[in-house]
Amino acid sequence: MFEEEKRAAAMEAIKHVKSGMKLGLGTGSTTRYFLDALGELVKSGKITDIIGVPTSKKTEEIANSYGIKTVNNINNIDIDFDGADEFDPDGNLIKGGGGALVREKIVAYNSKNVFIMVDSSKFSEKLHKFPLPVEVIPFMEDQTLSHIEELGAKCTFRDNKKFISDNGNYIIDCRFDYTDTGLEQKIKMIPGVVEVGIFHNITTKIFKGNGNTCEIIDIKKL
Ligand SMILES: O=C[C@H](O)[C@H](O)[C@H](O)COP(=O)(O)O
Repeated sequence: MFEEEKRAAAMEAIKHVKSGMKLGLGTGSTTRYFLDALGELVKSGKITDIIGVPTSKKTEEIANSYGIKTVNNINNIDIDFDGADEFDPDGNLIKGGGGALVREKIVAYNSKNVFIMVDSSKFSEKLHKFPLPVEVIPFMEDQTLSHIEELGAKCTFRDNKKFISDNGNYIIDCRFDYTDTGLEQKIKMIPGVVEVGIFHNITTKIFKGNGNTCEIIDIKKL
């Protein structure tokens, strides 16, 4: 059922892509539906002159396999298309379940619009269900983890440190029983932390699958 919803969300979101646009290309299984559909549009010549900024090596590979041009340093991205692990009624997100949070956050921050595609299971009144991913430098990493735990979390290295991000770093999954507005800043203040998977106040629209249809939730005025 959730696969159908992911696909429905991606199929609705892709209607906003026009020839000549610069696109942020997210990471994950929902974005995969978007990338496959975009690839078909590009291959058939219905959409031309697209430039994509991929948020992971995996996404770059997929995009390039369809002949979509990708770059990693560009101004004025028109729309960033990405998924999320959890979203709240204000469009705040938890991301990084696939370990791509650093590049995803940079791309979202540098995009005029951020369109988030999700299935209905990702909704939460208050962000707390999905363990918060935090990317840390592989140096004094056990100490970095302890400092995050001092903020009230139970933390584990993803796959016992076997998971290495595209940036060569570890991901720590943090179970907090609270989220407050300052949590992102408090974690980011810890030396060794590269990025936190809380995406606050960055979403333009949410495309939420509902069975085989899609609900569009406007978060910010365009
Ligand atoms: O690091 C990965 C990303 O934040 C994904 O966008 C997120 O994990 C959602 O992925 P999926 O669409 O597979 O649920």
